[in-house]
Amino acid sequence: MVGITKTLKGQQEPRVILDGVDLTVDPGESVAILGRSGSGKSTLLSLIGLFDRPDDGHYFMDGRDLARIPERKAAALRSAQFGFVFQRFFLLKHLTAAQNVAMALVNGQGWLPRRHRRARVLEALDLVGIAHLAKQRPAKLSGGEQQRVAVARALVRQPKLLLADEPTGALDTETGNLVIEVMRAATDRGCGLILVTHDHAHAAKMQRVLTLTNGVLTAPDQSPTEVLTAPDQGPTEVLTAPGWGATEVPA
Ligand SMILES: Nc1ncnc2c1ncn2[C@@H]1O[C@H](COP(=O)(O)OP(=O)(O)OP(=O)(O)O)[C@@H](O)[C@H]1O
Repeated sequence: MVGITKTLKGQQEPRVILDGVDLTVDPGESVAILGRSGSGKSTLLSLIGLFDRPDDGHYFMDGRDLARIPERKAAALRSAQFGFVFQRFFLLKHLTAAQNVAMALVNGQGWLPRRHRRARVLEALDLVGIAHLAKQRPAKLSGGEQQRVAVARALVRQPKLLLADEPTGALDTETGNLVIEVMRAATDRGCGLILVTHDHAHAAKMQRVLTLTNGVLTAPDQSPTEVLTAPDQGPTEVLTAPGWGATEVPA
């Protein structure tokens, strides 16, 4: 995405939250986003996950600019291309771990065939190391295990990009480390990862660490004005999004 801006209009004066964000995430790349509380990290993640649209700028994926797509198309892309993990686990308490993960496999046409569904669910649970807990309900699971179910649910559709907003906020350090590790491991299979966190140790486990300050993303050794030319990249190369090559971006 390039030149993304967003002004939030609440009850008070409109506030510019994002003021020209440029971000590229390659397939399999992990990126941490740090920033003080209220700096706009969740707002940015909601734009990346197509929960909201920017006021200005471009957001390219698979040859399309998604910056202004209508909600119907956004909803379809959201479930097909993105996996979401939040601070709260949002598990359905009357369903088992496997059933919670399977919920993500409901699509516009209904359920996947049962055989395929089972295989995909078990694979996702196995990926996060809790296949043996498939039949447990959330009340029987620890916080870390519940969050791993949530990560499995996010991964089961094999998303292009995993978006995690403070996924360890409700966990102790050791459990949080485990959750970060299972998400990072997912990038080995080509899934991009954007981790919003306040935890610098978790951020350091990502390939790239960026900070959202005054509405723009900067790398640690960059001043905000330098962000258009990220290290090793020419200005045009920051126009890519997951699955994109810079050459695919319209001039
Ligand atoms: N719907 C909204 N309407 C108006 N203002 C909003 C809205 N959503 C968020 N804000 C404000 O926008 C700013 C950015 O919020 P955001 O949640 O993106 O920050 P954040 O960096 O994720 O914060 P935190 O680290 O505390 O989660 C905050 O000042 C917040 O109060």
